[in-house]
Amino acid sequence: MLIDWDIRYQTDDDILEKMQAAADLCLKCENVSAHCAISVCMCDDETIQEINRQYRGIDRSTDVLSFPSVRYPEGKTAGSCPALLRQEYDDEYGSVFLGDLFISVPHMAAQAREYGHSEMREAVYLLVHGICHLMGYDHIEDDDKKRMRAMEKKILSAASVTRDTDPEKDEQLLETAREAMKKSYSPYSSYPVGAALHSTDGRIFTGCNIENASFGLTNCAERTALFKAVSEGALSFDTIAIAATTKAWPCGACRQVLNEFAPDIRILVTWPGHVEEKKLTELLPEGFGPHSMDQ
Ligand SMILES: O=c1ccn([C@H]2C[C@H](O)[C@@H](CO)O2)c(=O)[nH]1
Ligand SMILES: [Zn+2]
Repeated sequence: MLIDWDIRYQTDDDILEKMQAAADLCLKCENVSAHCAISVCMCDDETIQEINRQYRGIDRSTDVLSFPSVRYPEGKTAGSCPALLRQEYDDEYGSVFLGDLFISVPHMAAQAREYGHSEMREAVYLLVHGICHLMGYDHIEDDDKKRMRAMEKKILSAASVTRDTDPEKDEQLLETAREAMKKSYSPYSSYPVGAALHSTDGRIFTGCNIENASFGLTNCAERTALFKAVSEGALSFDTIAIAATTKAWPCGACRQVLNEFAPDIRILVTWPGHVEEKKLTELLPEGFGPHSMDQ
């Protein structure tokens, strides 16, 4: 997504960077392949109030205002209108202009404080909300609202801003994985691995690699943890920590099995003196999953 920024109020570069990434994910999640552009004005409360008054007749400040420039047919959104988007393609711009957004930075910061989360998370949420409007979503009728919320959630989780990560909790999970590594049954490889899987209901499931004299029957630490979890009724996960003696990102089989239940999962790996983090979406791009056979 091409963003034409108008920064009228000082905004951190890392916030803007994360917003750009979230904007790209909006198109991806909506399945829009056309090159699209929007303009985003980061402004103060007075400016957004003036725009709200001028264009909507509402004389008060707000967090985000969206002005779509594409007219979608009733009940349709950008992803289901590829032909319409092609018609809207602007040769000069080299993209389809979806519309304008205004975000009040002080309003965003105040809301972040009120909700007790980061400005980054609030800024990304407001942008995603605004872009959803520019893609044809609305929240007036209950059904529309449900669809809009579901799309927002999908985008926010792809951008991994569903929750702020907590370094202390991560360290606890890593330590649990290191402990689990001690249970490893690996007489053939002598390569112990431990895993600790955090489910969204707050439970932690551990696993280790379990080898066999018939080598091919080995089960990795990650799948041990995951199968234990699923068999205990946990079906949704946000983080897995993996401990080994060298850097060990999950093998291909484990990536695929994790993708079934937690395509957005964060993966932390640790080996003596080190910790690294990646998303499963980085390790298994374009993965085949439970929804791949829809349509
Ligand atoms: O991510 C990995 C990579 C390997 N192993 C195990 C399988 C086998 O027991 C040993 C050597 O491959 O390590 C895991 O548990 N997880
Ligand atoms: Zn594996």
